[in-house]
Amino acid sequence: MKSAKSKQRLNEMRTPARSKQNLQGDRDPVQVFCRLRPMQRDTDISCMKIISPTTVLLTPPSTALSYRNENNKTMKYTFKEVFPPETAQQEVFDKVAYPLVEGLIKGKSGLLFTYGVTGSGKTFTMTGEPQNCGILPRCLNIIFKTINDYQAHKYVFKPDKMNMFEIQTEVEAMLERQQELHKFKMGKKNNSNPDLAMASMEVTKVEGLNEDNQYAVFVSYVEVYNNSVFDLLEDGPPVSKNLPAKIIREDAAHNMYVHGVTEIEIKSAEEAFDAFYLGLKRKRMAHTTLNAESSRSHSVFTIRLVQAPVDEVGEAVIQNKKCLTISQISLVDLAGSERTNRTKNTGQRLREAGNINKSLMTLRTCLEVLRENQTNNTNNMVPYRESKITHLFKNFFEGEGQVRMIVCANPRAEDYDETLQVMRFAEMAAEVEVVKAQVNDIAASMGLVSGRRKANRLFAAARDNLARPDAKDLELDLGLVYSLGPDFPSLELNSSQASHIIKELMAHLEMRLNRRETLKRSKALKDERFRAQLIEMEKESLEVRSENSALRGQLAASERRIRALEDRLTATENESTSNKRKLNELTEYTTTLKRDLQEKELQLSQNKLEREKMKRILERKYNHKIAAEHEKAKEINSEKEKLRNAIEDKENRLRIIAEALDRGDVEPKSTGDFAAQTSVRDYTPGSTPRALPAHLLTPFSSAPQTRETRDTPASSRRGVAIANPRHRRSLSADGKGWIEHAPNKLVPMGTVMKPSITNSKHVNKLTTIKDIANSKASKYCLISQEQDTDGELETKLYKGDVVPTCGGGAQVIFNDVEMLKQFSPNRESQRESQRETNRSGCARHSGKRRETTHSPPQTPSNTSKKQRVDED
Ligand SMILES: Nc1ncnc2c1ncn2[C@@H]1O[C@H](COP(=O)(O)OP(=O)(O)OP(=O)(O)O)[C@@H](O)[C@H]1O
Repeated sequence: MKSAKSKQRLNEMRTPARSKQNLQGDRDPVQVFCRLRPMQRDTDISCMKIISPTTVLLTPPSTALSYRNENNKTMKYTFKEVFPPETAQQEVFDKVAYPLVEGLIKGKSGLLFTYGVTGSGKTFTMTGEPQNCGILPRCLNIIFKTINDYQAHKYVFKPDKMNMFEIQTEVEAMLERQQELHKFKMGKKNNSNPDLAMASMEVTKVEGLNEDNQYAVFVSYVEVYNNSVFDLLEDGPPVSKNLPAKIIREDAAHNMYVHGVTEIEIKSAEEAFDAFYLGLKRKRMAHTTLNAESSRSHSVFTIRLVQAPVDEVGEAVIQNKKCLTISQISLVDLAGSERTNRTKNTGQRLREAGNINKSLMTLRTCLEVLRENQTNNTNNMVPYRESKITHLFKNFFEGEGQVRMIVCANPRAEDYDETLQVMRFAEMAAEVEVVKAQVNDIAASMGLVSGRRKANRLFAAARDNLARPDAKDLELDLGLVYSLGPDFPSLELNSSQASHIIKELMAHLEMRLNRRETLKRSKALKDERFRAQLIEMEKESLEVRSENSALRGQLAASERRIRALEDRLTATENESTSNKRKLNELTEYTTTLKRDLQEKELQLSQNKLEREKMKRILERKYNHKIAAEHEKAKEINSEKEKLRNAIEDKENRLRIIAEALDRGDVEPKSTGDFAAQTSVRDYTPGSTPRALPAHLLTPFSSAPQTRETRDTPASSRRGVAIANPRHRRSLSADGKGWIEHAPNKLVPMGTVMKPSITNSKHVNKLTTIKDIANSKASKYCLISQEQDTDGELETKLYKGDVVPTCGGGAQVIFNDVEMLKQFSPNRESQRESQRETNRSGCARHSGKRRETTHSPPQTPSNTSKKQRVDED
């Protein structure tokens, strides 16, 4: 258990051996950086871990081929710096490429290449993407930003096709420019990618530019595909397939170069991008399983900076080839190493992969041999020539320059086996050393002082200023020329008679001494004047300073005021905005209310219209009803009239009968006859009249009746049954429904005169109008019982018709009153005497009552408002 753990820890801590050799001061190791790309999927498992800014751990996953062979070792790899996946392009540029650009400006060459498994981010690091550009565009941008004001005119420096440059005169250069302008007019292709905004990037200048030099930038772009070199900027067909292969040669300075490669002189970053994108279009890319846009070749973009010092007056470039300084940066995007069984490539892709792997292998072998030679001080042949790419790099490793490498890695576990190889290569490359570049200051060796160019510019500016009209009044010192005179005469003493030479020399020296004295005096005078001017200026300066500080105070106060005003303005604006918002809300609210109001008004007017319509309908309806009521009332009145006539007729008849009876013409035959008579007398408007005996219907004689004759029949009717149910009259004989409104405890009358109200609805109290209006009854009878002044029971029946009203209610039109009285037998005698007294006035009424033992029912009949009292 213990051994397994300690073994694991040991493996983790095991770092590949580094060269123990002390680096000499004139050599630099190849600087190797590592950049991890972000994982594509969340499900990917990482096999790499950054444990410090310079170290990563590589742990083999169980799926790796080398899992068993390597004994499950976790390896630690150290780099100059490790960039985690989230590192920005700018940071990578600043740390890796910026020092190379600095070197380039100072005349030192550099090589930067990206190395890694396919799809690990080499092209992303070197070229980048639109809006997120990589090292190459950033290099171009910063170079042009730095040298912009110090560029030589185009074609002053001209490639000589042998990797060197010629210097042309201004006239020659101008002629070539004119020719180019002519060509340009004939048609120039624009290759730049409009999506890219690299030129607009914010960049800072590189420090250390020699301002006394003139500069020119040349770019070339080649690709090494299937171990052949192709010029990507060559004029010709746009597809690189048809381009002729180039050969690699060694120039006079033992530098390797692509013979006949197109070198374009570039004057701005935009032009450089143009050239770059022309080449990029031709570069061989293909879709593979592991990368949608996989580079199938190694590409080398070279930026050469040519610089030459300006002459002593700081105007033109010194026309001497030896004065040229040529430095270059080669940016190499290597094709990705790939395991063919993983990529599943076939045919052309497989051949490409084979060549890519072979050239990378050669690179690796070269570096290994180089390292061995450096470490062991041996001189084994480095097989540069085995591959074009190593052949081209030869001068970087054997000559002078900085070499930097970015190892790109995809940390996912699937790439482990290839990543392991890449890490081993990186580890080995970091042990190779390159000789430091030395820079000679050519101008200094020629005795040229620095600042010439600046002085020349200032002089030109001053000369221009003198031509300005406002410079007329300037006081110019055009006096003494501060020189001690002409050069010394020849001092060579070549004969013994050369005393004149000594004399000449003495005279020259005296003249110089005199001149020196004059100059001294002039200088002292000028010094004095200058001092006075200085004092004056100092005074002025003091005044200006105090004025300035006062103005500053004022300015500060004004600024404070402005700030306060701005604050107020902001607050007011805010308030105004909020008020506007409120106003808008209120306006909206008002609009809503107005709309509601309009709707309501519309609704109201509609309702009003409907009501008026309804009113008109109801008016029409009620007018009809009223007319009908009038008709009905008329009918009723005529009916009443008829009835009254009939009653009067009957009364007349009855009177005739009574008179006849009094006279003794008619003898009552039985109680039944009497009942028939009674029945006739009992006729009420609501009941059906019963037939009278035929002899009673004969016209009565018109003989006058006496009181005696009228009294006689009364005595003869004594003993007639008063409570025979057969003779009970009915108020509902007309078949209409009645509302019988009577108290609950009516005193039973038990006489034939008591009305029998069938088909009736009994109510003892009228609580609502519905009791009358909603019932089907068309007749109404109100029954009341009370004692009269004699203490007799008096029953009154008020009868009427129920008539519906237009408002939905009902009204009762009373048209009859019946009054029934019952007399107590023991009070008969008192009444008898009273009747006796009244007999003279009303014999017909009292006669019957005296003879009745039971109080006979009164059957008063009243039509409408007239009360009809029974003659009894
Ligand atoms: N650091 C990174 N950040 C974001 N995306 C990245 C990064 N590195 C790589 N990529 C993305 O991964 C993909 C593959 O990258 P790239 O083409 O640069 O790989 P490569 O190493 O050049 O592959 P090949 O060798 O096949 O040409 C690209 O879509 C790229 O945008």
